[in-house]
Amino acid sequence: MNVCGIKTRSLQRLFVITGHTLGKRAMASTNGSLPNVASNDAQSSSSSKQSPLLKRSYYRAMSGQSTAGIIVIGDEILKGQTLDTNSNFICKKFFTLGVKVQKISVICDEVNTIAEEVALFSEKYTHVITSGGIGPTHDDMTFEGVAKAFGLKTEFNPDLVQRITDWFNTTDMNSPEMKMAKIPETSQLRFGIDPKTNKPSVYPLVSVRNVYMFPGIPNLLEKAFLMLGDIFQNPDVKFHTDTLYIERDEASVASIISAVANKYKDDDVVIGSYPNLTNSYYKVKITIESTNPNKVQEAHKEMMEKMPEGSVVVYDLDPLQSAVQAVYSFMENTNQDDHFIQSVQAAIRTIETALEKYALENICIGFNGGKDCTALLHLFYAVVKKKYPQFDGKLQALYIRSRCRFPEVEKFVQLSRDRYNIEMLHYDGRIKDCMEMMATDRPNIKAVIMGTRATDPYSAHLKEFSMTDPDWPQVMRINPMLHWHYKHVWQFIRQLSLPYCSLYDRGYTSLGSMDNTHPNPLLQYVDKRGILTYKPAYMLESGEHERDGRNT
Ligand SMILES: Cc1cc2nc3c(=O)[nH]c(=O)nc-3n(C[C@H](O)[C@H](O)[C@H](O)COP(=O)(O)OP(=O)(O)OC[C@H]3O[C@@H](n4cnc5c(N)ncnc54)[C@H](O)[C@@H]3O)c2cc1C
Ligand SMILES: NC(=O)C1=CN([C@@H]2O[C@H](COP(=O)(O)OP(=O)(O)OC[C@H]3O[C@@H](n4cnc5c(N)ncnc54)[C@H](O)[C@@H]3O)[C@@H](O)[C@H]2O)C=CC1
Ligand SMILES: [Co+2]
Ligand SMILES: [K+]
Ligand SMILES: [Mg+2]
Repeated sequence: MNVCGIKTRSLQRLFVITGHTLGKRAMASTNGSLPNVASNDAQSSSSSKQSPLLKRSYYRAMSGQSTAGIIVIGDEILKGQTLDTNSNFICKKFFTLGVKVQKISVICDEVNTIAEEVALFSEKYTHVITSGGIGPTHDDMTFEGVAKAFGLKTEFNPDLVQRITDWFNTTDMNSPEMKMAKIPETSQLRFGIDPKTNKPSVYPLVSVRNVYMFPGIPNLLEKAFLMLGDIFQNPDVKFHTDTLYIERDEASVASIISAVANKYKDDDVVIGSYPNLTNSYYKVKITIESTNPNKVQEAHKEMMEKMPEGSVVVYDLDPLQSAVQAVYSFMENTNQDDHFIQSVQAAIRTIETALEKYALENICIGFNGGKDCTALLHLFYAVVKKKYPQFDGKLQALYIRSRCRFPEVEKFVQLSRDRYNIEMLHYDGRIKDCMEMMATDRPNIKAVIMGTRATDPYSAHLKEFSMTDPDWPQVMRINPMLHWHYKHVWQFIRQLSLPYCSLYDRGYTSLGSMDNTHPNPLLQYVDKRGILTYKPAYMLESGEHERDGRNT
């Protein structure tokens, strides 16, 4: 077999398929490139030593597939000082563009290392993305490294020089800024359309051959990719994915997953299995992916049928996205006898009334990470989104931190704040004292929406709208969940796949201070290893015993 011939032909095909217009120069011999680095030259002696593994990616590329490799450049990432988020961003984008990312490499700020990796990646993948190292400092050497990979020189690009002159107000060719204009010869400058100005971007993306050099600053990289990402679009391929969530240990369903994966592997269906030890809803996520949507459907159906009864759970990965639709679907249910439906409808109406009486800036939600206000926050969010679809400001929440709080609660409050885009008003101390402080520095807050239920201590007399007691700072307490039962709260949370504080999965059914709150003894059991364990809070049969784990 003529290895050399195959390589040459497939390489040419590769560049034709992916629309690369390689000039004579780019295809010409790459004198001066690193030793042991394969070049694009058909006559190059290295091609006869080509590993058979390398050939496979050319074949894939030939069959309409477009591949990519990402090189993340930066010492700070290898030292753990910066978490690489850029490769994740690009992987997600490439997936939607029909491009298969085959490798991510993280390397240091070193010219030869960059050159070697770029040369290798450029051979193997349709597109190569580099991230970082294109700034003005001594440790930014991506342009140099990429040039070296191809045996090219770096040179001042007149267009870039002009732009940097204008931007940084300098004509000094030795200035740090000007370094950013010294790029590999034969580079292309690509200008996207800036969505903000509707004009071509001021700063271009530099590319040479199939290598695209992105900045490391995540904002800049993302902006450049959003403007220019379309150049990578593979029109021949669209990936279709289906996801199944399984409520069983991975090992117990592994043989089923493998059987289906095996059956469909020749149909270009790729199946992945991803266990999760902390999710409240599922233990294994199974992804089924193919370029053929019918095959995805077929494999999905087969997987469903083979799984043990009741093991496949309905799980919404992004309940905020569907919040309005999911919450308002309760309003369409006309079952008068279903106490749960009635309770949810009443809560929605109370919040709607609250939004008629109070402007958003006069209202906040009392949020302490508990289950009641977790359900309530979602309801509040959905009703606000429904009433003000254009609103993209922050909802206000009041969080009064108890003396001795669970770190799990603290973490959940923070996650909720970010998830729901909340402005969190924090206070430390006794509730009444904190309310007084709030009255002073937030006089705009006239009403607090609360997750209080009539069965909570001293709450039987409350109405949907009750002013605070006379000896308290005066605000309107709004209680949309007054007539919810314990089990309704869980039914709502679980039905909508809402994230909740992890303590509830460990047997806590009501959360107070860390020094006086314990898991609920009614949920206790001894597991098969003989260890005392607790069932999750939503398994508690009767709400009467909700506070059995609390000393106060
Ligand atoms: C805004 C507000 C006004 C109050 N007004 C009065 C009053 O007029 N008279 C009176 O006797 N008592 C009042 N209280 C105290 C209240 O009655 C309860 O004692 C207190 O909420 C603790 O209730 P719980 O242990 O049942 O906790 P939960 O069941 O967790 O509390 C019920 C709801 O209150 C809100 N909430 C509770 N604790 C906090 C917190 N630390 N930070 C933010 N929100 C929280 C949440 O929305 C929660 O869902 C008020 C409390 C709050 C937060
Ligand atoms: N305006 C523009 O569009 C451009 C501006 N520049 C200039 O260049 C300089 C930055 O060049 P860079 O190549 O970005 O320098 P760089 O490689 O030094 O990275 C800059 C920052 O981004 C972070 N970063 C790098 N890689 C990351 C990753 N994979 N994930 C998450 N964070 C990461 C780094 O920790 C560092 O703080 C700046 O001075 C900027 O103004 C450069 C190119 C384009
Ligand atoms: Co409560
Ligand atoms: K730098
Ligand atoms: Mg760097």
